[in-house]
Amino acid sequence: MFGAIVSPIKESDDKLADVGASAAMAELQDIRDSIDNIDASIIHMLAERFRCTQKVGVLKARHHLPPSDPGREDKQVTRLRQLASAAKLDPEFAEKFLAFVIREVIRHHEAARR
Ligand SMILES: C=C(O[C@@H]1C=C(C(=O)O)C=C[C@H]1O)C(=O)O
Repeated sequence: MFGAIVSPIKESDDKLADVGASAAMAELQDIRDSIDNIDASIIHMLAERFRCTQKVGVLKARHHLPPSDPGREDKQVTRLRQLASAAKLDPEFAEKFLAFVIREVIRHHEAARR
């Protein structure tokens, strides 16, 4: 008895939900496209950074300089923590990320020395 009354309303509700869901999927795809672009930039920036640190490694090996420079690292940590805070990025995360990258650089420098 009520079916004829209820069902058209439910049908239009379902259509609205479909439109909402497909708009959400389009927005999700759009955001993911940006994430993919940002990830590609990070990879290119890191590759460029490692190209620079490789040159530093060669210079250090040639001139018998130590692979790591804690004084320089302290300055980088201070600077990156400030930049992170200003950019509303967790400074702890920024410091951990820098430490992770530098650890790999020092490993390369040690290998270049041998
Ligand atoms: C690249 C250098 O060597 C090491 C690696 C660093 C880095 O990846 O930024 C910083 C200091 C050093 O411990 C350097 O001395 O500049």
